[in-house]
Amino acid sequence: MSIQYEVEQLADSYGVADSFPKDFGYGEEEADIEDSPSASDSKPRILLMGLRRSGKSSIQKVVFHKMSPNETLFLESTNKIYKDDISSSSFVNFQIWDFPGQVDFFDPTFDYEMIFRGTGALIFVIDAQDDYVEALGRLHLTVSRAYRVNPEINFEVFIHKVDGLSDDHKIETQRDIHQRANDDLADASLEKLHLSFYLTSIYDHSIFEAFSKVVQKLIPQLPTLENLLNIFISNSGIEKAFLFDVVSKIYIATDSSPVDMQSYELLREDGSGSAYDKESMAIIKLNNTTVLYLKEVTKFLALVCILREESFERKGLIDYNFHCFRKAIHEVFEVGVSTQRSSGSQAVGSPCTKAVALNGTPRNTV
Ligand SMILES: Nc1nc2c(ncn2[C@@H]2O[C@H](COP(=O)(O)OP(=O)(O)OP(=O)(O)O)[C@@H](O)[C@H]2O)c(=O)[nH]1
Repeated sequence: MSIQYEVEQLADSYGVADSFPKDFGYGEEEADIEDSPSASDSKPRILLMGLRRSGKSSIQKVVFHKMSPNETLFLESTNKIYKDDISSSSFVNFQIWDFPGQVDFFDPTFDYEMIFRGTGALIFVIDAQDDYVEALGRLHLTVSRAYRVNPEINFEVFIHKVDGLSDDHKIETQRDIHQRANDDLADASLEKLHLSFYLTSIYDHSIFEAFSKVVQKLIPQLPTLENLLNIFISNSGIEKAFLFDVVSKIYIATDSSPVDMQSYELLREDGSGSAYDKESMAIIKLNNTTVLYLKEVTKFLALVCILREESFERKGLIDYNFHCFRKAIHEVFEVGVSTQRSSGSQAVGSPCTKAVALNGTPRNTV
C-alpha cells in the first residue's frame, strides 16, 4: 500500500547528494567577467546568445522575472554581458548570462575560453520572423568555438518568436534551420556536436517548456527525481505529476508518461510564488472530472498532480505517500547542500532536522 519502503530504498541507494555540484550556481550578480577560471568552473552557467533583437533579454525576463510578454517591447538593447543569478529566488541555482548581440570573438578582451569552460548549456536564440542566414553563420561560429573549448556543453537552439508563424511555416522553418545548421557542422567535420532544437515564443507556454528541458539536462539527480515521481504516482492513482520551480514555473522533473501540452498550460496558472509557504496546497476540481492537486515540497519546489476525481477519494493514502515522497526529495538533496553550506548557520543533526531546501535555505521538515 505505501511507497515508503520503495522511496527509502531509492534515496538510500542513490549516491544522491554526493553528486550535487559543489557551489551549485552561487555567485555574485555583479561578479566580474574576469572571475578566476577555477571559481567560474564550479558554477553551472547557462549562456543566452544570439543576434541583436533576437529576444534573449525577453526570454530571461519573462521566464525568471515575471515580466509580461508585452512589456518586453520596451526592453533596451543589452550592451554588456548581463549576469543574472537566480539562486536566491528559485530552485534553479544557475547563472544566466545574457550576451549582447554584437559579441566579437576576435576582440582580445573577450575571454571566451574562460567563459565556455564553465558553461553547462549554451542557448542560441534565432529570430524565426527574420531572415536567419546571418544567425545561422553566427550559430556555427559560436558553437564550433565553444565545442573546441568544452565539448561537454549542451547546445540548445531556440527557434524563437514562432508566434508570428503558421503551423506549416513553423515546421518548415525548423526543418530548414536543422538541416542547414547540421550541414554546416558536417562541412566542418563536427558531426559529434549535437544541437537540440525548440520552437519557442514568450507569448505562450513554449518558452517555459523549452527552458524546463534545458535545465533538466543540467540536474544530475533527474533520474532519481523521475523514479520517485513514478513510484509516487503509481501508488497513489495519479495520472501525471510535475515538480515545479515555484518562481519560474519551469518544471524540474515529471514522471515518465508523456507531457500533454494542455495540462502544462493549465499548470502555468498555478504555483505563483508570492503567497507560497510550507502550508501551501491547492485542490482544484476541473469540470472534466479531473482534479489538480498542488503541494509544497520545498520552499522552491511544488508538486502538481493531475488525477481523476474518483482517485481523489483516497486522499489519505495520497497524503501519506506525498509525505514519504517529500521526505525522499529532501534526502536526495540535503547532504550535498549541507556539506556545501556547513560553514553556514544550520547544524547537521538528525535526519529530521538537518534538511535544507534545495538551494541551501535551512528549514525544518516534518
Ligand atoms: N513576437 C515576438 N516578439 C518577441 C518574442 N521575444 C522577444 N520579442 C521581441 O523582440 C524584441 C527584441 O527583444 P530583446 O529581448 O530586447 O532582444 P535581445 O536579443 O535581448 O536584444 P539585444 O539586447 O539587442 O541583443 C522586443 O521587441 C521583444 O518584445 C517572441 O517570442 N515573439
